[in-house]
Amino acid sequence: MRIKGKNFDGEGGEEEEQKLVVGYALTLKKKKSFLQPEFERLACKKGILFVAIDVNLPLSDQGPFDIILHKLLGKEWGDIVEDYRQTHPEVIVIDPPYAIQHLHNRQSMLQDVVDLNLSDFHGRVGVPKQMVIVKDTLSIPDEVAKAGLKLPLVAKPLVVDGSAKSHELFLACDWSSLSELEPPLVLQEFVNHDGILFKIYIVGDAIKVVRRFSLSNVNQCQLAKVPGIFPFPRVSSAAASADDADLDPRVAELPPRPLLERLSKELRHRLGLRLFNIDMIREHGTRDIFYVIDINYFPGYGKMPDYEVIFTDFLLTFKKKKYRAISCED
Ligand SMILES: Nc1ncnc2c1ncn2[C@@H]1O[C@H](COP(=O)(O)OP(=O)(O)OP(=O)(O)O)[C@@H](O)[C@H]1O
Ligand SMILES: O=P(O)(O)O[C@H]1[C@H](OP(=O)(O)O)[C@@H](OP(=O)(O)O)[C@@H](O)[C@@H](O)[C@@H]1OP(=O)(O)O
Ligand SMILES: [Mg+2]
Ligand SMILES: [Mg+2]
Repeated sequence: MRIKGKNFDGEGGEEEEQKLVVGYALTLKKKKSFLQPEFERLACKKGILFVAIDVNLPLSDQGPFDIILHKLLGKEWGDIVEDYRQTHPEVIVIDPPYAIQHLHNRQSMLQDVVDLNLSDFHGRVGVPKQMVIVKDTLSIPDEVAKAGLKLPLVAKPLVVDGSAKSHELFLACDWSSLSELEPPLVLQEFVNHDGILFKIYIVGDAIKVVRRFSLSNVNQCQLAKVPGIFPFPRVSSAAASADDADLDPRVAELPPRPLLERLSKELRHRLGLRLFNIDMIREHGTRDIFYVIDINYFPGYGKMPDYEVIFTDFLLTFKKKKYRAISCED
């Protein structure tokens, strides 16, 4: 690449220290949590240079880049990246906007898990029963009863657009309160999971799992006593780490590694994405029945243990591929 260390004159002179130039388009919040100084230092030592993309300037006038990382909102940005992908096939754009878009809807984000039908491979992975409500709040209780969903239900905004509102969730404990909810939304059966959630981070081929505290089990008796809908703030955020907690080993036990490898490999291919995480829970009273409840694009990797090394290695795989391609052409 072009932003250099030393030059190679092609005639036995000094070998150029090729830099891998990674352009990034991230919100300020994301930049701060992702591009931490230690990560940037390690990456730099390994020949990776991060360059901020100016979204107010044409993308083609910037760079040149070897890789582009991006997570910004809006169709306009998606179109710019898609257009760039078409016109700059030599640049590795991580990831395609249309594939990211698939995760912006809480119904489509789980469809590949359903299609995968992972039912007998070191355990079973499904998604909770759910339905989409687009409009007409008064008929929600009837529609939900007709669909055969059981209380309690988790109500989630249908669209995940990065706004705080798209993370405002409610636990609905009786039928009549359902009409107070604001569509479009997804109603998902609440699955008792002993208050522990597994966050499975994917970075290309690498997988890292952490435990987070989550909502406690709800029994029928509690349900009868507390009708209504209850907002719950971001229960399984990084502050809710349960990795060092003293847990019942049956609850703490991570999902089997072969199952996670199969699931993440399949999802990487089906979703066409390399950077995402999966929220998974184990059904109370079982050892190997799991549910995927959420998938997030380019999550908060800064909170993933060893993310600096994992991400650096991930980016370097593209450097190797690039050189392989060049030497094949020769
Ligand atoms: N079906 C469910 N059964 C049990 N608990 C659930 C269910 N759905 C969500 N939860 C709980 O609510 C939390 C938030 O739900 P979810 O992950 O779908 O929301 P989100 O706003 O997309 O979260 P994130 O911050 O990970 O993007 C989960 O981490 C889990 O603790
Ligand atoms: O804010 P954090 O660093 O925690 O990252 C969160 C990220 O917000 P950001 O993209 O603004 O960083 C969220 O993205 P949006 O849905 O809001 O787009 C979503 O991916 C969460 O799941 C991430 O939390 P995690 O799952 O990793 O705990
Ligand atoms: Mg989640
Ligand atoms: Mg989410």
